[in-house]
Amino acid sequence: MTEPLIAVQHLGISFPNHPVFKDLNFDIQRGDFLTVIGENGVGKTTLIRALLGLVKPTTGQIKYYPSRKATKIGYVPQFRNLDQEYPLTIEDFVGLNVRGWLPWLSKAEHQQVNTALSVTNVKKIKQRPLGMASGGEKQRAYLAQAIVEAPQLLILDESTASLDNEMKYELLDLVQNLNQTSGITVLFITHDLPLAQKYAKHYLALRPGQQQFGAMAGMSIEQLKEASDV
Ligand SMILES: Nc1ncnc2c1ncn2[C@@H]1O[C@H](COP(=O)(O)OP(=O)(O)OP(=O)(O)O)[C@@H](O)[C@H]1O
Repeated sequence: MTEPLIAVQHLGISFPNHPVFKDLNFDIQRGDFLTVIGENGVGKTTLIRALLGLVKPTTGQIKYYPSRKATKIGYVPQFRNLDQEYPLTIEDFVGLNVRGWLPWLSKAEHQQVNTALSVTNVKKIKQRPLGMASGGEKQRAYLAQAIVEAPQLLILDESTASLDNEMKYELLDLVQNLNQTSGITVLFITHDLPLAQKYAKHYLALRPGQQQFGAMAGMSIEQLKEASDV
């Protein structure tokens, strides 16, 4: 068995008077496309926050290989419609995530931004103010910002919710392409079972006090529904 990117071992998280997880166990393998499904309030966001180190496990642990520091994580939030007045261009917005120590970007950093703009298909409109872009373009700009530093793990946090069908598939086609060509590991949180079934290699179905983890191949929508209660 090869070493995973992340191993979640006997994870328990409790808020005062509210246990969210008890003994949650799964591995995220390098290059995997894992979907996390489950009803509202079951703990999907809490799990992401724990993976990002923003919530401390009450019990158990999250292990990163080789280390948390070496595991860069990119994050694409749920689609939010920005104000039309939002002034940054798409290129500037993507550049915000490049952590150079100069106040301006070096040539290599510009190249990094250009690559991210290219692979997410927003290079042609990089001078457009982000506030004026369409919903799908905005979400692709968020994706570009999330991958500009070449993370090992890309988290999509209900990023397709409130996009129309065509834009959902367009975004996930891009993510699948990144997963297949650059080997980036994907964690996709969603309520959209057909989308999860089409793109994910593994699934983690969360239900209160229960978990089911497995390969997506051969799973029907009905089986996913049953496992996740969505
Ligand atoms: N900081 C906190 N303090 C107390 N309770 C919290 C806190 N954060 C989350 N919870 C509770 O923990 C449970 C899990 O919340 P979480 O946001 O992780 O669910 P979710 O599966 O992401 O839901 P949704 O699909 O609605 O976004 C909920 O009952 C929520 O109210």
